[in-house]
Amino acid sequence: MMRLGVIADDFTGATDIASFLVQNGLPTIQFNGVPESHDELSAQAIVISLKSRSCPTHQAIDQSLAALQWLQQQGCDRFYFKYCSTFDSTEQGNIGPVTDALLAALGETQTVISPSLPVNGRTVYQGYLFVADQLLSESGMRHHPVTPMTDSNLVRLMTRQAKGQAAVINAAQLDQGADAVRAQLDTLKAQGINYVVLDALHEQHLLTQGEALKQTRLVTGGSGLAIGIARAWATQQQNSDAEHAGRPQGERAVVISGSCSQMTNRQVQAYRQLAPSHEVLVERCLDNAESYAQELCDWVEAHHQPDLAPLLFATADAQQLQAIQQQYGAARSSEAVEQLFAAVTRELKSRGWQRFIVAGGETSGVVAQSLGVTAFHIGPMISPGVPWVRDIHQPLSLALKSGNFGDEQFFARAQQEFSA
Ligand SMILES: Nc1ncnc2c1ncn2[C@@H]1O[C@H](COP(=O)(O)OP(=O)(O)OP(=O)(O)O)[C@@H](O)[C@H]1O
Ligand SMILES: O=C(O)[C@@H](O)C(=O)CO
Repeated sequence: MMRLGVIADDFTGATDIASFLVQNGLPTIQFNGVPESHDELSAQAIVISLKSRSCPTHQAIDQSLAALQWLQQQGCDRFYFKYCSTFDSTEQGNIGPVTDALLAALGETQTVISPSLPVNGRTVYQGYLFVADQLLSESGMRHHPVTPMTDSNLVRLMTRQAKGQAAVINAAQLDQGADAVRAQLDTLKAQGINYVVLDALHEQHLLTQGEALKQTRLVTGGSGLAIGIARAWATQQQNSDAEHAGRPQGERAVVISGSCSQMTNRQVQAYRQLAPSHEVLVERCLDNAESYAQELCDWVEAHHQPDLAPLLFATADAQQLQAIQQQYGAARSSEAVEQLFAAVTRELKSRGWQRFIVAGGETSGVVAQSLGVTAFHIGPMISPGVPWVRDIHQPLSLALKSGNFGDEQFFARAQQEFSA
């Protein structure tokens, strides 16, 4: 049996790809960081989440190579480097240098670059990356505080960051099917092309990619290519209930929102119409986080209900956030909110809470850490890229949502459509 090892450069990005793998037939386990032990694992795909998207490049390379080595020790023989569907990186990397290091470690010279995720509006055409109807470089990503994306051309981006040569297999070539794509990959390899940017405008293109790359040692991309890879593998392996091990369990649920994205603001607003909610105040977090956390846990306990769990939210709109940041400082206020949520979730766990629905990538990372969640089974998908996950060692279930993911009714649907 082939086993896929995925190296993801951030936490919710890892859950995103794991979810697509499961939904398309591959039982999957996810680890936070490179585990220290070697467990006997039955999953067909193993995902490791790193924090290597914007750290210094040499650290990203070291972490990725350590993950590769561990995955090889678990019997993985095919590998997937997962980065953001908006190719979040700087002129220096880290996508290019990590790709080069993984290729070298595997003794390979060629891989593909496939960030497309059409279901979430990311497509690639003639090697240019689009976010909905805008070029990447004209989308909000051009203002990203850490990895501003001011070029949309993936050939140029890769050529600047990595050592080798890049070329495109375009949509028209993908329309010709998997055999044609494989032949084109071989031709480009003979010409010394190391990174082949793959167009994808819709899911059929991703299925064609997956079929063409079934035997490729290393692929790289967003989570969309995982749909193709999993389908190509799952038809061979006949995995019919891959998400079973990750189905949510546990009696008491709470919703924690630490994201200030536009989508999370809408989700919080919608959910507040339905369920008890309590705003988290930054000045109280800064004042005495521990006693404030106890107070908030008491409130959650008093508002426990089985169908629509109480919501704690620090979510603020852009104007409110700006005012808070001016008053207390951006780093200080966000750190205070994160520490508060860490204390709240730790305490709720000790009081018997077992289901946590969390909004925000950083917030999710902090909550997973405070709950001591290091490895989980991936369960059913709530929205594209957001699954329920279940801790391997403790009776805890989590839904961890990237800021911009999910629809307006996400919080309610996470509970009502997936009762424990
Ligand atoms: N009211 C607030 N005032 C100041 N900082 C806040 C407030 N609410 C949340 N934060 C901080 O904002 C940050 C939000 O980051 P997080 O990654 O959780 O969400 P996101 O950026 O929307 O998600 P993603 O990374 O998945 O796109 C966290 O550090 C959080 O603590
Ligand atoms: O690929 C994506 O868009 C997400 O999984 C992600 O990485 C967001 O940070």
